[in-house]
Amino acid sequence: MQEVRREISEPPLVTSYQALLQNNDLHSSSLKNENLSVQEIDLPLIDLCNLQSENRENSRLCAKEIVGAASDWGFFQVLNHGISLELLEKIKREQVKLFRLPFEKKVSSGVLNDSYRWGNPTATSASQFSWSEAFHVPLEKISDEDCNYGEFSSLREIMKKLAMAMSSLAQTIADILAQNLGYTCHDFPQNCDERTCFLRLNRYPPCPFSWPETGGGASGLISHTDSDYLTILHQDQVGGLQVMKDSRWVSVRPNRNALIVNIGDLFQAWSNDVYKSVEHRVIANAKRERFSFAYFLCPSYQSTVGAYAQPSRYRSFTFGEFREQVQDDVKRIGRKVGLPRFLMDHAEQHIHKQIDF
Ligand SMILES: O=C(O)CCC(=O)C(=O)O
Ligand SMILES: [Fe+2]
Repeated sequence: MQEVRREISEPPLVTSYQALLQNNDLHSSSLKNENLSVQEIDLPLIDLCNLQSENRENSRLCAKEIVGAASDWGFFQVLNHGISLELLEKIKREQVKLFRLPFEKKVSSGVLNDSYRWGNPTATSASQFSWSEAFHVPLEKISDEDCNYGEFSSLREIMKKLAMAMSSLAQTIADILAQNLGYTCHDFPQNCDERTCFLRLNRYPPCPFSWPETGGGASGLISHTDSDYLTILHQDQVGGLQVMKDSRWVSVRPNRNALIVNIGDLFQAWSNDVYKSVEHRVIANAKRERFSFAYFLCPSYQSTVGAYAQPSRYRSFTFGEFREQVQDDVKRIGRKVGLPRFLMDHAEQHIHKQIDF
């Protein structure tokens, strides 16, 4: 009788996580009880239909809400965002099918431009491990003939539509935030196009190392800020996204009709800290798998991220330099430092230290 070989779609998260647990830190931050008292909240909810309103006052108030939420929270939700519920449901269905592919195929068949990632290859401790898998696709690859969709040809059309709608939404919001700071050109942010922006499809498998009764366990995605201008995110109804607000974690209640917008590091630097790029993370769920997808508004690696006005709090840097510094920090100290590395004061202190020495 022929042997039936069950093809497994799950990445080997269990073995990797167990190996890291043996290494060290049962008491590290991701495993402590800090989730116990996390409150569930609704992010500020902004109805974008007012932007098109013939009443100028309505659209001014809507812009004001966006500016307020980007400054206070760095995170908000938008309604009437221009992406139909039908399209959101379609992408979810395709996403589920895609992640059901055998793991070997996801890793090595070149599917979706070889964009599959899982866990965290550079993690040296359990607290640095993300219990998730993702496809991370630059926009220009979506329609590229060479991008292999395997049996998922319908996904290409859906991703194209999604990318177009997300790009236009991101541009509208970036425009409003830039104009609020007195920036009158419509060329912000510069050097962002389909070669530099990308879509990420995320899946968070159920996690046996999640203990909701004590609040401890693995992270679906470890705490981070986004290294971009801004991100537009869609999460399903499972929940698990947490955001840092006033030095506390709060849990974001899912809203089926809304998309989440968050400010990234580059917008914080450009705005001289007016808009906030805040820490966020995803808590792993013991029983239910979770799906999300996100659009990242990024410039080319060569482009300079200056501030909109002087004096700037940050020294000017290229996006490539920023990325390199992040990767270097993750390798050397196990975590992203991000913007503080580029503070003017930081650079000056560094120079003084060298002179003192
Ligand atoms: O899945 C989520 O809710 C968050 C995803 C996220 O933060 C990211 O991809 O940067
Ligand atoms: Fe993020």
